[in-house]
Amino acid sequence: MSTVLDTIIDGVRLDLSARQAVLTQADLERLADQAPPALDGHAALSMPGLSLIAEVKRASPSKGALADIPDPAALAAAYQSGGASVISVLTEERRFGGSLRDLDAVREAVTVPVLRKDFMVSDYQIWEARAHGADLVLLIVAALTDAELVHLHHLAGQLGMTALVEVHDETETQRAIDAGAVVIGVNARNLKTLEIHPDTFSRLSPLVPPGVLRIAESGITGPADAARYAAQGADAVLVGESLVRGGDAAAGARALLAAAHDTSLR
Ligand SMILES: O=C(O)c1ccccc1NCC(=O)[C@H](O)[C@H](O)COP(=O)(O)O
Repeated sequence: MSTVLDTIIDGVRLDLSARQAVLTQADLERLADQAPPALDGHAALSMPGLSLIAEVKRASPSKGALADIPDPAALAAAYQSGGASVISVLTEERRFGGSLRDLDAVREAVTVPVLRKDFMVSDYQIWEARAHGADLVLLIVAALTDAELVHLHHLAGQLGMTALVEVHDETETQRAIDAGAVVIGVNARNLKTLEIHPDTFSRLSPLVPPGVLRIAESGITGPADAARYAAQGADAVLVGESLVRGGDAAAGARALLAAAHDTSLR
């Protein structure tokens, strides 16, 4: 039986073929060569205390439409002014309503590193991310074979980008480590049921070797969740829905980061 992830990736592959018919990988390689060098995403997430990856997210398979976001650049700038260390931009079109245009707009608007958040299954997408100015890319272990994971991780590194390697369980965590991941995102959203399991981070985090950054992803509804993940040793939290629905994005980002220092919230 096909999973939500399979369905998303089927759509991603169709969209990818359409783009490949317009622009070849050689074209992208030339554009990537002309792009300013990637910013250091790993360093941005290595600062003392909890860091924030704030996401530009219009819609999702689990919740449908979340927010209009007519001006992704303004949203990203607000995130940065609220203290976000990295801006995540969902570029998947069919289920998340994102695009490479959003990535371009955000890249222009902020000085912090930008993560291209998509379902990466090919070299083409990694080159495309760099050509559009991304500094980090997401690699979802569940979507890749071991060989693909190692290869795409290596390619991202060759292009100066940091890979955020996303895991959901113990086996995927070991696969991420074996592939050489230096930034591991523990996603609390079960990709089969789309339910959030907030204990996933505390279960998998001890398996991540010292020196590898640990990011808590998904289902962070507000400051108390950020404080809990900070107490559990997360280096950063990745937050979409609660920020895009919250109204004042800068204040929302600031509140999440302030919570990490407030021990009464844990
Ligand atoms: O968000 C979803 O419903 C989803 C479904 C299937 C695959 C991926 C999905 N989300 C991507 C993400 O990883 C989240 O956008 C990110 O972690 C932020 O999550 P949230 O703060 O819960 O919006």
